[in-house]
Amino acid sequence: MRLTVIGTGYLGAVHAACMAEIGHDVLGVDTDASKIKKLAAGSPPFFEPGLGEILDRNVRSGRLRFTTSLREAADFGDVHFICVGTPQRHDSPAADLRHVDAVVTGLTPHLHRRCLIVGKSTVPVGTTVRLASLVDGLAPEGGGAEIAWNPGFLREGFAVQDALRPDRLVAGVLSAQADQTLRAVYAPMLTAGVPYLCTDPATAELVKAAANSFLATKISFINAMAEVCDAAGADVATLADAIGHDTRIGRRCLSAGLGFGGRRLPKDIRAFAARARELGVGNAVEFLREIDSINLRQRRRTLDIARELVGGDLSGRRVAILGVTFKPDSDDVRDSPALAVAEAALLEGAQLRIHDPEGAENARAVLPEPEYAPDAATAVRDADIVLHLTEWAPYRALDPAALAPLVRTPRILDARNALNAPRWRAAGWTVRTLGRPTPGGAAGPAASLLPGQHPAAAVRHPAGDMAGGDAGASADWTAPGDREALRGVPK
Ligand SMILES: NC(=O)C1=CN([C@@H]2O[C@H](COP(=O)(O)OP(=O)(O)OC[C@H]3O[C@@H](n4cnc5c(N)ncnc54)[C@H](O)[C@@H]3O)[C@@H](O)[C@H]2O)C=CC1
Ligand SMILES: O=C(O)[C@H]1O[C@H](OP(=O)(O)OP(=O)(O)OC[C@H]2O[C@@H](n3ccc(=O)[nH]c3=O)[C@H](O)[C@@H]2O)[C@H](O)[C@@H](O)[C@@H]1O
Repeated sequence: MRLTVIGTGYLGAVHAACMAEIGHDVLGVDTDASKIKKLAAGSPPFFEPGLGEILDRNVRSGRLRFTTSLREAADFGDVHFICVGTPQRHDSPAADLRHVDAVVTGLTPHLHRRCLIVGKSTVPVGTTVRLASLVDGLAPEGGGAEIAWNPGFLREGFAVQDALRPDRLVAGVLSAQADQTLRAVYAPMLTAGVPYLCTDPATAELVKAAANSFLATKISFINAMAEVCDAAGADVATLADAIGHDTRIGRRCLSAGLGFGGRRLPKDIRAFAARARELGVGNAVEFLREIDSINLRQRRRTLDIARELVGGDLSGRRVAILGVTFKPDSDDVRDSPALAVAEAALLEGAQLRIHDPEGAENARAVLPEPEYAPDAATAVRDADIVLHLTEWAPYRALDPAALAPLVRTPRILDARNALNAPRWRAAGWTVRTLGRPTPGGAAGPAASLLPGQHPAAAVRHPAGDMAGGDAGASADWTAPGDREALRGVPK
């Protein structure tokens, strides 16, 4: 089949390459000419394991091409996938749909034969039906398109495997013909047994919002348990293992720590809540505010513990940071909790040296002030404290005995609860975590508190916006820009 993929960012580049991989002729389209140039040369514009090979293979076979022209896309494709970004609006927590709308208004007048437009971006419920009437108004005589929604469920770091072997495919269609077309697009996956759920567009749009809300809820739930564990001297990792053995609960997305970031879960739960309010059912998902609030609180807890570990003041302290991406196996630093903590420490006067296996370049573009080290050993040299903020596998392989002589004081805060703490302690390090007891009682009850601080104070934000303040019931969910989002950790 002849497919176009419009918007070749993380989702679109992977989708385009994987559609070519399963045998379609694919044309990728983006307004960013430099991205298109890289992709056309078979090279991914971002780090994603496995993407380089399938991109290169399919570009060389001629099945995958790229352009910046929507007119060319209209001439080429029978099915057009929309994969452009739907970020949080700057003036509200709702989704900004201007890129989706720009694609539809730019493409439709060129559609001289009837085709199918399939949205994959994450959008508020009701978008498909709204766009269908936009298309009807812009379609040329005898041409135009039907619209369907088929949300993407990729995870960064596993995007290729998620695209080629998804847990499920969800098709929100307005006609049986659109259903048939989508079944043909995904035929090899259906043959391989991937569940395919055909439904109406509203349900398909809501599936995506519900899935990300559930994942965010699970992560914030375990982080709330971590706070309780800290206060009670209990161990959140064992707690997660124990409840995770219950197959109704499951262990995945129960890793307590610095919380969720990236450009999806945070903006998706805010956009979902905003849409629910528009629909008059805001109360039904009011709990998502608390999910967001718990999540942002982990950034502050991390900074509080770091400050406490160096004696109450980060100013002038040498802080080594291991990991700044929002998760391992990604170079994405957009709304990264790790980068938020880094910037907050910088604002408190800490001297930062940062290492990340893949994200340093992107981090430097947002936060140029710190030093960026070529390896972990250089990053920790002379450090007063090491903050382990993103759980890359190479950090778990570090030899704590070899690192101990390099630092000024062997102290590490493992904000992802991913290191082998007993091994680090045996090598002379003071190790702190989020939600796990410290032998000898240094942590124990209320471990994350500053000296003399009442427990309630540690879980309360000062008044402020979404990025840095109280996201409780009365606060408005504002939309932080990149730089503002980094200031998500109030002192
Ligand atoms: N990144 C991921 O793994 C997943 C993302 N999603 C959703 O997919 C959507 C896209 O996300 P990402 O790929 O992460 O965003 P992104 O920001 O990496 O990529 C979006 C791309 O769209 C391009 N674009 C913007 N306006 C355009 C236009 N008018 N015409 C052509 N191209 C245009 C941009 O230049 C950019 O390359 C979002 O709604 C996101 O929530 C859904 C599942 C997984
Ligand atoms: O809508 C999207 O675009 C995607 O959003 C997430 O994918 P992604 O953001 O790539 O990453 P996740 O693996 O879900 O991690 C999100 C954040 O949660 C954090 N996390 C994850 C799991 C966990 O146990 N604890 C935890 O803090 C990660 O560090 C990361 O910051 C979803 O997992 C995908 O299914 C979805 O398609």
